[in-house]
Amino acid sequence: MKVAVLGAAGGIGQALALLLKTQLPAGSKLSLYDIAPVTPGVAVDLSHIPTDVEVKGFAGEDPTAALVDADVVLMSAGVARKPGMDRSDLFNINAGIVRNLMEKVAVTCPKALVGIITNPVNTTVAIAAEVLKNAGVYDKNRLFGITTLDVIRSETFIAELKGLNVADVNINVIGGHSGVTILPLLSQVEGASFTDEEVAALTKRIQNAGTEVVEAKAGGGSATLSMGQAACRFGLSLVRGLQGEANVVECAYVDGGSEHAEFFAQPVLLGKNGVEKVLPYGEISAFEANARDAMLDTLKGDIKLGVEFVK
Ligand SMILES: NC(=O)c1ccc[n+]([C@@H]2O[C@H](COP(=O)([O-])OP(=O)(O)OC[C@H]3O[C@@H](n4cnc5c(N)ncnc54)[C@H](O)[C@@H]3O)[C@@H](O)[C@H]2O)c1
Ligand SMILES: O=C(O)C[C@H](O)C(=O)O
Repeated sequence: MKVAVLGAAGGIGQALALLLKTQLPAGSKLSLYDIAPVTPGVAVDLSHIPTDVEVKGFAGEDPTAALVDADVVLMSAGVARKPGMDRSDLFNINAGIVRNLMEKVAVTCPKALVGIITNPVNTTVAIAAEVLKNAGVYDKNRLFGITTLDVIRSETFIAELKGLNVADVNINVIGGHSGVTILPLLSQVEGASFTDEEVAALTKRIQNAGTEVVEAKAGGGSATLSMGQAACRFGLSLVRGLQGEANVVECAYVDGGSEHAEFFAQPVLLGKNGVEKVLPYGEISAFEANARDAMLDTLKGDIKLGVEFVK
């Protein structure tokens, strides 16, 4: 199993690479790429950790060498927010980065499962899909926007609020990955009940959690360590699915035939070909149905921006 991380010298990339080096199955290969010249050094550093995962690092303008034979590609290349910015403010720089990297993916490892971390995810995933379509290699089951950070934040905040063991908390987060498009389905959480006030406040906190980190870092970037953990969880789930493990389910932003939008985050069953099955997100409350319907114009606008960028 070979996993490539694009943007591997960055805040997320280095945390993710460390977690993958220590958690990928024995015999895996980890391939690190970034335009930053330090990247081969990051790989040498990681290679001293005694696990049976081979690490190689590549720097420069061309990611091809890192992508050869990749089964999974996790992309965090691009710029991050500073206080006062919205994720959509990253579009001008990150759209081109994602397009250029996806062009290389399309040629070098078109069968790889690709997880996009680079913001604005609602739009960059649509860009990635268009690039793959133009190259004639698009398979909607192999492309994912990684929204796992919204899931792990929800798990953490719910456990804190309700005094639960966080390991017992499970939740679906649907929609997309910015502001009102992030919708945690609190009504479905087993073992916890919430007042209307708690639902409103917790939903808002989860939607604004990225900004909470951006402001706390005061100009030093956005979430990197929690995102490294989230991307590792998702990347390992992709690997477990590829290896034939049963019942591997994660929420992700996919082209899954949703009635709501061309791309929509919801639970998916992962398998040897990526998305094995898009799962229904189940019954939701009136509050959640309103929030879902209210997000759709924003979400569809974000997707359109990505499609038009490539066309
Ligand atoms: N999906 C999510 O939930 C989520 C969470 C946190 C951050 N993000 C996003 O992830 C991205 C990365 O965040 P970060 O904190 O790691 O930023 P960072 O600045 O620390 O790292 C980004 C890395 O990308 C590299 N890079 C830039 N252009 C590149 C290119 N063309 N090819 C290869 N590498 C390139 C940079 O050299 C840098 O090392 C941002 O867009 C951020 O908004 C997404
Ligand atoms: O908020 C950001 O800009 C980064 C990321 O999308 C997050 O949710 O933390």
